[in-house]
Amino acid sequence: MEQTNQRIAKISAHLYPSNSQMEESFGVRRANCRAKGGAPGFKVAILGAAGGIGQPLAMLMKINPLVSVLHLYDVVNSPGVTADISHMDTGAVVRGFLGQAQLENALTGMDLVIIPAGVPRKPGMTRDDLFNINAGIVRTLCEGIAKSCPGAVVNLISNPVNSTVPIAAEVLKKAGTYDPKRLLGVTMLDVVRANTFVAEVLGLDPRDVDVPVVGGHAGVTILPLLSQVKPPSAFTPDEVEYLTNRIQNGGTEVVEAKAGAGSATLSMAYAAVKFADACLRGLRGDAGVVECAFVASEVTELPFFASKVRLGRNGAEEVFQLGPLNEYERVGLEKAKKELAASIQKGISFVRK
Ligand SMILES: NC(=O)c1ccc[n+]([C@@H]2O[C@H](COP(=O)([O-])OP(=O)(O)OC[C@H]3O[C@@H](n4cnc5c(N)ncnc54)[C@H](O)[C@@H]3O)[C@@H](O)[C@H]2O)c1
Ligand SMILES: O=C(O)C[C@H](O)C(=O)O
Repeated sequence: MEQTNQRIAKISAHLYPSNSQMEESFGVRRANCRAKGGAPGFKVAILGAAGGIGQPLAMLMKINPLVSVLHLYDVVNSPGVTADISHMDTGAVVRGFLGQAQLENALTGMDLVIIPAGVPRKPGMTRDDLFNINAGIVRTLCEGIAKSCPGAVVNLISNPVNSTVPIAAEVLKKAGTYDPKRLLGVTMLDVVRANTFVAEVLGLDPRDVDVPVVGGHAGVTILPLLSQVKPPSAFTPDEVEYLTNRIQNGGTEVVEAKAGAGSATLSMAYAAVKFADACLRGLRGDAGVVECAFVASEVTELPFFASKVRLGRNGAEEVFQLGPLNEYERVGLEKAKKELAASIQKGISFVRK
């Protein structure tokens, strides 16, 4: 039996050699290869890269021509995801990092850090029910960012975004590295959904529709401004009610359909890449890059609020006012602000206590 096992191990080592075995048997060391990955572009890290969002996000970022180096960090399974994605014949050089001990190396030198680390919802839960676990994860990761890449732009996806962004801000403030322009909560999925649902009602191609979604990223804090849809469009009161409701509950629609197997991952990865690409174009110096994000804001009396921002070399360089709202939206705004104020305060208190 022992002999048989040894034979199987020998055969399988031959058929499926590890990188080091492969290097040994062919006399080629990857570290000495000519390709060093020095192509121009940005260095991007994904924290939580082995998760439901992390994996498709990593794949899509590997395709992005603005990315020269892609660091994939997780507390589990990142070596496998890295090996897999690193075989794609696109420009970005991929490196994997596993566990807290490798966080510093994962982050050093990064221009953009995207964070989808944390637990997702199950049916019956609110995003706030994730606070107890995800708050601590976000705090640890942001401490790492403050130490290893304090100048990076951060795209924060982990829920509840309405609280995790204030947590991140407090951690970075404590470390003395907070730049409000560089910390962006990702609300792009709300815009992606709004564009899709509005296009369906209007009979348009979603690519031709632009719906500003402001406020935050949970229930009534998600406030689509249907009066500002492009192209300019009129909606019946029933359509406004249906669309607002569907956009606000898009996340729950997916959580219920997945029936315990998590929340939106594929549409989220798409939205995250759309947003990250906008951030990278901004960092490159492209003019007129505007997207919605949850950022430090003076648009309302709240310290954080989602609205359109102009992305530039320093992150969110300009935060736009909401523009004229109709009566329905004004009522929605008051409801949104009430819930948002409590979620923001909860995040701040978590770090200050
Ligand atoms: N902002 C949005 O619009 C939006 C949309 C969808 C999901 N989300 C949120 O994104 C988060 C992730 O969702 P998912 O479906 O990918 O979950 P998932 O459980 O599939 O993946 C999460 C990953 O994070 C990793 N992780 C856990 N602790 C970590 C740590 N300390 N450091 C690094 N990685 C760690 C896990 O190992 C896992 O691989 C959830 O909080 C979810 O609610 C936000
Ligand atoms: O709904 C969730 O829990 C995940 C995410 O915030 C979403 O909007 O899909």
